[in-house]
Amino acid sequence: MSGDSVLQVRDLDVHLGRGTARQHVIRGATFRLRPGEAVGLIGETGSGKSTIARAILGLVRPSGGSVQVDGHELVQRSARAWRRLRREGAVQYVFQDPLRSLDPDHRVGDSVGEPLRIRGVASAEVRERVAEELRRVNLDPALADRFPSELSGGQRQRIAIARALITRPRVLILDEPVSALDSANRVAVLRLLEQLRASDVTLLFISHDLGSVAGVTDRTLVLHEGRIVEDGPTSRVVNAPAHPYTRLLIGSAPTLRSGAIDAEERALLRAELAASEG
Ligand SMILES: Nc1ncnc2c1ncn2[C@@H]1O[C@H](COP(=O)(O)OP(=O)(O)OP(=O)(O)O)[C@@H](O)[C@H]1O
Repeated sequence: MSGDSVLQVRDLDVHLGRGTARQHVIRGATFRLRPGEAVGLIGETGSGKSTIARAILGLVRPSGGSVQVDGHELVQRSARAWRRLRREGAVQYVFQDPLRSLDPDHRVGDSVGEPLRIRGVASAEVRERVAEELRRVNLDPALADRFPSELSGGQRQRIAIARALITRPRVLILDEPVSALDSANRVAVLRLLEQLRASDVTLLFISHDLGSVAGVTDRTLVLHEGRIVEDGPTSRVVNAPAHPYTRLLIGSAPTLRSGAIDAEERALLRAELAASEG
């Protein structure tokens, strides 16, 4: 059934920790990303968003289920096969803090071009592709000569995205890409994500904030205590949420004013949520 899916996650289970600290963190998560789709994955702190991303990248070993990229099963692979896959860059990951992707001692152009140089691409072509990617993320190619410390947080995040895009990944995962930014920089990065949504890039935008995700995604998944409780077109999830937990999230998102709820309604939703969990 992976048919037209770039990424297919099915019945994914992840346990973390050892002994009495062992936790069932992801519980039967199932979802897929179709080519060119921009999908949001939202949930509060500790719901398991980053663990799902880490499982897709082979950084944690699932205890059950399946992860397929372009129909190729990844869960059974060896650690070495995962490393090769990450080097090939089929799935790329952008951190909340762009400084984790960028070496402070390297010029921007060197950091963005590094994945191509590792693959043996000639220097002239690397320079050309770096300029192309910087333009694609709405930055002046002249920034290639600067160091990360000379740039704003939003510029750095767009550079981390350029570095991730340069390998032409099948899936781009962005983990809280705007959470550490001030509002002007956040707007610049969200504008870029809107552009990527309109392009053929397939992306998974992870956030605790439905307000950030709403404007730049086609579909939204809601994660609650390791379970996907909602999966639908973003406009439907925002305007007619089916699950009480989603209604609570929308009520707490200041940017989604039409959905704002008062304390009494919040208490009712919490009771409904507790009842739904039996
Ligand atoms: N190494 C570990 N051992 C045991 N439990 C862990 C480990 N890493 C994470 N967890 C637990 O797994 C759960 C999910 O964590 P995860 O980081 O995936 O959540 P998240 O939704 O991404 O949260 P945040 O938004 O804070 O990053 C949390 O309850 C966390 O305490």
